Amino acid sequence: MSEIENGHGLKRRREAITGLGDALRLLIEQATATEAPTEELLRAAELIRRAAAPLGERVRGRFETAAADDLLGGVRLYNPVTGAGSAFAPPLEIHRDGDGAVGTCTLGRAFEGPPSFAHGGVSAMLLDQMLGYAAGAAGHPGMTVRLDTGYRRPVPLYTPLRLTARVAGIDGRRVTVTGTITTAAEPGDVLVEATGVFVALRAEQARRLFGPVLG
Ligand SMILES: CCCCCCCCCCCCCCCC(=O)SCCNC(=O)CCNC(=O)[C@H](O)C(C)(C)COP(=O)(O)OP(=O)(O)OC[C@H]1O[C@@H](n2cnc3c(N)ncnc32)[C@H](O)[C@@H]1OP(=O)(O)O
Repeated sequence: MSEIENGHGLKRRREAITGLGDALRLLIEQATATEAPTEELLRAAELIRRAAAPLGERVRGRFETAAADDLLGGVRLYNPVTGAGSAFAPPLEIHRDGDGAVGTCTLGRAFEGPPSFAHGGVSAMLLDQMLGYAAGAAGHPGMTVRLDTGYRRPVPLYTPLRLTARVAGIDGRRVTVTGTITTAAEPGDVLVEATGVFVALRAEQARRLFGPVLG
């Protein structure tokens, strides 16, 4: 019996994945912001390589989902935007809010584009996830076929952010969703706005794209 085939084992593994994700996010923040002496950088690289080695002894292939994930239940621990286990994710926390969705996160140094502000591609990534979530929460999950972003003001690093999304229209298999990024302190002052189009897959498309994953 695998170590997570009971509820307790699964809970413990998810907590461990979150703990590892927290440690990796700290590492990325420190490694991006550091001005430590060069000798320290060389020593840290060696330590990190040594820490990574045992993790690489058992890995999953491209079409295998993580044992602690629940794909159909929406648990994706390594999602690069929301995943608690992803070193790369801020992570963005998203909740339903009325007929839309609200998200919160704070971006560190690793997400920097213009000095002291977020990279524009990072804002687009956050909004893609927000809009996709809102489409799914409204009962119309789909894949992004179009994402238009308008950058009105730069998004500050190290500042709590608030993101919103709501479905603006449904046309057959196409769902249009709009969203914004503001700071949490000034929710009326839009920094970035986005409109996305999400398309529900036909059964044949879903089989073609995800057959190897779903089995
Ligand atoms: C309790 C809460 C629960 C919450 C629960 C949810 C939680 C969970 C959250 C997950 C949130 C993930 C958010 C990230 C989502 C990605 O990041 S998805 C990854 C990025 N997107 C992609 O890789 C998609 C790539 N595109 C494709 O593979 C193909 O375009 C698709 C999607 C299979 C569609 O195939 P297609 O042959 O292009 O389109 P087709 O089926 O012929 O036509 C579909 C319709 O879309 C239209 N369309 C196609 N492209 C476009 C376009 N660019 N612009 C406008 N219309 C278009 C077509 O005109 C057509 O319209 P109609 O003629 O039917 O009116």
